[in-house]
Amino acid sequence: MAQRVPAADAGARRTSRVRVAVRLRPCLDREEDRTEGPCVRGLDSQNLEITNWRNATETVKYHFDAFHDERTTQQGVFLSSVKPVLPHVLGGQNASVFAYGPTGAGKTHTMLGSPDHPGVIPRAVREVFSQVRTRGGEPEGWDYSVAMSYLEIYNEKVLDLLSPSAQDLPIREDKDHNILIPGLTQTLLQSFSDFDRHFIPASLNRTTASTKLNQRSSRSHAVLLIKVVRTQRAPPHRRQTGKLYLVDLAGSEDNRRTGNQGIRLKESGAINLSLFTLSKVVDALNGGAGGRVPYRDSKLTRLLQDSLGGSAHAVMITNIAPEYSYYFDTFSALNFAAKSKLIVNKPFVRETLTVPVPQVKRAREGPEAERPRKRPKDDRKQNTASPSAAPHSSPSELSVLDRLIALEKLMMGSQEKDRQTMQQSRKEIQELKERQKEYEGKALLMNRQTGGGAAGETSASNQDSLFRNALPPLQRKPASSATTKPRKQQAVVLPLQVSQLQPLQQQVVVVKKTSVCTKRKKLSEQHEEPDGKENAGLSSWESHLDGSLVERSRHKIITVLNTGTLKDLKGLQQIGDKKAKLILGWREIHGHFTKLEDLIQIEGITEKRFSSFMKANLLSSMGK
Ligand SMILES: Nc1ncnc2c1ncn2[C@@H]1O[C@H](COP(=O)(O)OP(=O)(O)OP(=O)(O)O)[C@@H](O)[C@H]1O
Repeated sequence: MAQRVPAADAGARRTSRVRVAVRLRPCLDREEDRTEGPCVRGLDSQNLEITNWRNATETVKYHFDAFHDERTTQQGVFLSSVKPVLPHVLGGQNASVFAYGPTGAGKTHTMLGSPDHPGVIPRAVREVFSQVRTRGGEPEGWDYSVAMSYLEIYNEKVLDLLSPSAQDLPIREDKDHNILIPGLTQTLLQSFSDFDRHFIPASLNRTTASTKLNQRSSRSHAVLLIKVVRTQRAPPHRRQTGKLYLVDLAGSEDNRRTGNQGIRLKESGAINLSLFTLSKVVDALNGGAGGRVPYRDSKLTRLLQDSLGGSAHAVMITNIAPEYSYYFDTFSALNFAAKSKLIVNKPFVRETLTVPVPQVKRAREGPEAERPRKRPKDDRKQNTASPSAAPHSSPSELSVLDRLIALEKLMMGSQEKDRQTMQQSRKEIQELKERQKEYEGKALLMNRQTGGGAAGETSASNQDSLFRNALPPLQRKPASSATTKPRKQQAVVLPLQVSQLQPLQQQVVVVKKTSVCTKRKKLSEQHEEPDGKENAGLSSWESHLDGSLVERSRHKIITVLNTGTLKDLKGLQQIGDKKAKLILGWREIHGHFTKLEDLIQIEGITEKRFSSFMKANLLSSMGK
């Protein structure tokens, strides 16, 4: 019977942290990207910094297991981040390497590469064969066999890339918590050239398409599974199975930028949803034991269950791009990578004894386990076993996807609706202006009565000297023509607050006045309070109001934003039907608004509009 044996190479340490590497790709050949300079840069082989959009005078520093700058070769990435995990696979443990990051940031380049610059996948497989040859030659050793499977997760369907068909394969878990895909083709390999022969045509089966951001954008998550089974030549003929997952994730997408519509938009909804679930899984794992980890909420996380907080040695290569147009995606990807670093896996060896071989139902190990249409009993049981384990394609999951897609469509097609409601809106705006004047008058009166003073000056950070580095400040140069604005964030990971980042060894670095994100800079300079608390949207008029009243009103507004229904949201000043829906959509993707200023991340809410929104709503809620 299959059993778990503590990993011999783990020693006293039975856990393995997810190793996180970040790879920065070179600037692509667009004129304005080149002239603007990068928004992120490496400091050394483990540290990097990115300009902070919340305060343009600062940069945020990150520390990872490895940082590969734009000059790092494919060989360099492989040797430092991937090769070290391969011996575990030959020793019967699971390992996974996955490339994460926004669309166009270089995931496929890293994993697959090109004939001239082969990536992690061909290099890893070649290395597996090389190690098998070396170890297989040892006289008292083991016999090895290597097999491959290759699949993609496209629109939440698991599709076999070695035997393409439209059949959505099920994902199962056996009683030893091995993740299995019954029906998935498994091809035995004798050599690397054997692998090449099967892999190259299968890669062409992967779903790709041209988007505005990437001519050959991966529309699916591709998972290559290399299974190494080794059997001891001498008694007791132990047999161990190690699996290596090599995963090229589809990129998180902002559809206002990709220009996706129709089928591309639907694909994008599925991609973003699965990456959002990945983010939730990471959050749940970081939250400690006890809480439910939502592995089953997407096929991707179900498949990676072994690799995240499970039994594998995992390496995540986060790909990022240097251009300002990628700024928010880069920031999100770095924050996601930083929290993934905290996950601890528990590797073990999967071992069976091959002698004696009883004629009983064998554990679902080895090639037999994944034969087509043999549905293991445990799997059937598993679907009903735990009440907390939701069936995979639950209606709620589908409705979330539908809602996401509908919201994205709404964003794309909102212009028509706008035209229809324009007259109505004009009338409302007029009424609002009058009401606002009235409230401003009230506020001035209150100010005279309370004798309120002016807002304090911006405080200087005492961290300046602590984190100053020798490099010149990260500076955005003016772009030659149409400057690329950092996109508003729509990626799946909510940026952490700077204060949250610090325990992760990330520090805010104050650099000398930079000209990056000029719009943001104006905002932060204008609104930063003496205690350093961000307070975008506050104007001098607000500082004249009673502080506790303001605080209470802000609390009321954020409560409506976080818990309000569509109707409640529309009850806020300056929030119409479209914005209310966008707010609901944002909540769906990102969770709660941690502060009112997060509203700037909503489509169409500029800093100016936010400021006017705050004015109208603060005064309105005080007037009630
Ligand atoms: N390190 C690098 N050196 C040179 N070119 C690179 C590098 N990384 C990426 N590129 C180029 O950038 C472009 C986009 O890269 P790639 O297709 O790998 O992105 P991706 O993250 O896989 O995108 P998607 O999620 O849309 O599939 C490609 O033309 C690729 O060749």
